[in-house]
Amino acid sequence: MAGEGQAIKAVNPATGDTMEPSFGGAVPADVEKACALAAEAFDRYRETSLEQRAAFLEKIADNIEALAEPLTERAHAESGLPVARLQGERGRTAGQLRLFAKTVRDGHWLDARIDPALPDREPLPRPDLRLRNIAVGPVAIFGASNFPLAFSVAGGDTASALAAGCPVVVKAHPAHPGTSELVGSAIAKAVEDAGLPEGVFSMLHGADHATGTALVTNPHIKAVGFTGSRGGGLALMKAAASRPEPIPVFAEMSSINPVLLLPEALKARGAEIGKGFAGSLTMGAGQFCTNPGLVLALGEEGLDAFVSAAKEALGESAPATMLTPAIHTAYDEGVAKLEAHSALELIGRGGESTGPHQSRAALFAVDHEAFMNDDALQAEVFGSSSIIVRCRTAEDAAQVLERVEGQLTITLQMDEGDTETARPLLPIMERRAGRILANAFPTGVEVSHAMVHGGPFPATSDSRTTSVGTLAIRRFLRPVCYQSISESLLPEVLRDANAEGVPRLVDGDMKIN
Ligand SMILES: NC(=O)c1ccc[n+]([C@@H]2O[C@H](COP(=O)([O-])OP(=O)(O)OC[C@H]3O[C@@H](n4cnc5c(N)ncnc54)[C@H](O)[C@@H]3O)[C@@H](O)[C@H]2O)c1
Ligand SMILES: O=CCCC(=O)C(=O)O
Repeated sequence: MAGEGQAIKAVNPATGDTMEPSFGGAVPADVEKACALAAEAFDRYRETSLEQRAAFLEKIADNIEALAEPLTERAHAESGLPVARLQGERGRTAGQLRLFAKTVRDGHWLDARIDPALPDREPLPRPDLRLRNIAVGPVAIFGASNFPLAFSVAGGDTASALAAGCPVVVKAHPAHPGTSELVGSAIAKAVEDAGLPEGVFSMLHGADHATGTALVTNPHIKAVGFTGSRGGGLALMKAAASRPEPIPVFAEMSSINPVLLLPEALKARGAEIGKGFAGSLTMGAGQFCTNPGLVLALGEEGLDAFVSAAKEALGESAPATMLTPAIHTAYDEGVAKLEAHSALELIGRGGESTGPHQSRAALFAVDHEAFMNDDALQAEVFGSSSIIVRCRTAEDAAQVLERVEGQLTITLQMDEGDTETARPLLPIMERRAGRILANAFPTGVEVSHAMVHGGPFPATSDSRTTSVGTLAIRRFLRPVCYQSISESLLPEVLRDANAEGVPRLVDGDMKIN
């Protein structure tokens, strides 16, 4: 249906041109209808068999892949991201849907447990106790601007919520309405083909914040998934907490992803690391939540080689179109503040902009003391901007790690001889980040079982979770205990027969049957 609210048109950031067609924004009645349909669909959808739900997720993946190049071409026009990147992202989006299909079929996520009755136990008999996870209810999801496929309408939040058995109502990102419409139609077709209630999936357009706020505060909504700005995430958290029935907001917001250059690695490989760092910093115009916005250099030997290599690589880097005019403006303003900071030394810039909304990479350096004296220097500048902090000792680096806020990632560039330098830093890194890397760069999140794309606030709103990887399903589940419930009333997965062969913890022993 066409929304009757404020019309939205995409802007091609590479040209500044407004794109056709316009998309009707949602009005409050549309939000209520989508949420009511989701609530109506909930009990039926959450009780789909493991096979039915897995097949549904796979059908979504097939439908998205069938959109082929028209999808990546529209996403390219709306985001300015290269077509090759978007082709890879389309594959990643389909792949994570299929990974969740496998996860659903495996059944481990149900965490099925049985403590058989002990009627003769003294002094008190134990009743029959059984537990399974069930879906929390309809979930509101906010598509992210910087991954118009893998973190948007059919992104990891949608995939994990649908895998958990939750209907979803997606608030499309206003930066890529056409891309959202194409993917939303692919999901809606999969719902129809699977014979599921239409309320399993809805999508709403909304240019302003009213639609998102109405969605989060709708009583049918029981959880929220969000990737975007710290301000946006905090606002939605506040709205969700102020409801008569508060609900969780799983927001991925802000991270500067420190990279530590340990002494032996810096000495042996400074230039090589500097070049690799510059590549990570400028990837996707720096618009990755895992962008390395802070470098902690331990010691001086090899630092000049790192800085020279990074400066040279940045100087050769082409200007890159940013996702939206607002994101580009925020980046330029952030870099201008750093350039004006008296304690910062400008090391190098990327190639000159040649078109609208193009950003130039920027690399700065600062002494440890000056960094410690001004928390403004750890504010995220979303884009290809980073600060090298000169640390004389590992203790200086430890002080910085203790000072920075929660992070998605912290990376060690280290050689064998750096092991004892790294050891005392690990506990701090564990407390500060969701993912710790060695001798790699943080951009390039693997969609897998052992991935954590999360971390302490403000990286995310709940450090116990992840938005990428199969663990993400847990955000949208809650446990229910069945005590002394008769076999015929129990859910299939907890009946003695265990028809779907779900792994179960029986009296403390894992039984795979
Ligand atoms: N952490 C990340 O991965 C990540 C990704 C993209 C953007 N960002 C940050 O966000 C900034 C803006 O980019 P963006 O437009 O993608 O993010 P955004 O937070 O402005 O918007 C994301 C979505 O949330 C909605 N929204 C935002 N604030 C809201 C509010 N107060 N109430 C209701 N709905 C609200 C928007 O309409 C949009 O649909 C970037 O400059 C960057 O700093 C971070
Ligand atoms: O931008 C947020 C996610 C980053 C990511 O998925 C990647 O680095 O691959």
